Amino acid sequence: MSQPVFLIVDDQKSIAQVLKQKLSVQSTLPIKICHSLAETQMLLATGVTIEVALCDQNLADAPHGETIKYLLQQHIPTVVFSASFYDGKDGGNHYKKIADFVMKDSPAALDYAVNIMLNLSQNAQRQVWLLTSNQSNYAQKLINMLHLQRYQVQTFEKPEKIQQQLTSETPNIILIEDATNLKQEAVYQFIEEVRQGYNLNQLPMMICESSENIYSAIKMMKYGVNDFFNTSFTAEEFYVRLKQNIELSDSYHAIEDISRTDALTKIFNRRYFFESAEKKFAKLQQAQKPFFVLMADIDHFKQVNDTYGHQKGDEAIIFVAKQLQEFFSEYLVARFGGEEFCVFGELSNLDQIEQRCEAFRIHIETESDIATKIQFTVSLGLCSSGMNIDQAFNLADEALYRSKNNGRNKLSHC
Ligand SMILES: Nc1nc2c(ncn2[C@@H]2O[C@H](COP(=O)(O)OP(=O)(O)OP(=O)(O)O)[C@@H](O)[C@H]2O)c(=O)[nH]1
Repeated sequence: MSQPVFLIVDDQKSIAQVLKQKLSVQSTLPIKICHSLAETQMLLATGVTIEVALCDQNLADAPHGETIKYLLQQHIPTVVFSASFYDGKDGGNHYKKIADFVMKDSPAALDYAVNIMLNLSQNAQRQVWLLTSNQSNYAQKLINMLHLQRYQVQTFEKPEKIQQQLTSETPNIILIEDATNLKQEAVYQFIEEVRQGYNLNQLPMMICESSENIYSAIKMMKYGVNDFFNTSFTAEEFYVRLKQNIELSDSYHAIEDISRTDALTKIFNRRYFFESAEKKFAKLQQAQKPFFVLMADIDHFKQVNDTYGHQKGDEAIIFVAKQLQEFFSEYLVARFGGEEFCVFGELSNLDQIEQRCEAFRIHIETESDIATKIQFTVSLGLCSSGMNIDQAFNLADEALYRSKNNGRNKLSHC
């Protein structure tokens, strides 16, 4: 299938060009421009898939929003870009199907329009979980509105069902539609339980309350709901709040990713390793399951840097990180800094892990030359005992230094 494209329909050529330029800075998808209804029809006749269209309301050959109507008939997510409020006076109910509306009233509107297009494009990958105990008309209206903005929607009748699904996946936001029809205590308990696993930024929640029940909404917010919306909200008001809550959470996740990732190799860093390994270690101990810690260190790395330069040294580090991730893909792999790495995980079979460590050591010895044009080796230290993660890590480190002292390019056990 060919790549979808963004479509900009505007008879003001300069505006269309500025929009295209701004959009191209932030997206790799192709962008098509049309200046009339006829051009739009010709483009669509080629069979191209439109990701999102931004369409001026009035064009020379379509003075009453006919282009918008045409795009909507083709089921294309369409944002209306107009100097006057789009009221759908051209007859028909199709205006209810527009994904969003942007007022063409200032230079800032161009940035906002681009932001809306990108957001609609991303929404196709965003999950909204809706807790609704009855299939009310409002719940259905909400689902339709979410679909118009391309969100993936899953509905749940009971809080327990959401809890259950949270063990395997996390949505971008949870909407609680009719708390009044659910037992209040159950809703409070649900919010509290969600907040034990996720903070306000990690998983936002919004609650729907009628204007008369505003105090209930505020109480829910005290319990850990981020925001509320009510049945009297316009679609635009609801979309803006939803978008802001999701974007805030996205930014938080992006910062969280940066803070746990090693900049050179893009694998986890030391800080995240200990944070995560401690939790995993506690779970394994509780279940009385064995574990292992593997330390890996490139041999004579100073010499590698001195002989081939720092950049080649970096390539060697990246190569080892990638290979470790491949050989130990089901475990926690991190760079500790410099040329030192660590792996942690559940030990299902000691022989198998030893064999894998050996295979990894031999792979670096034989493949490093081919991949990086310099030949180097690694020393390894393996440990499967210790009262806590720090002790296990120290024991693995001691084993690693035995490998170093015994001639390097070896695996030692604690
Ligand atoms: N290229 C590169 N070098 C780094 C980086 N971080 C640390 N180093 C270098 O890694 C080298 C580590 O050297 P040493 O700790 O003496 O160890 P070694 O030369 O590998 O010797 P053994 O571990 O005993 O085999 C130092 O020269 C550091 O400057 C990095 O991110 N990139």
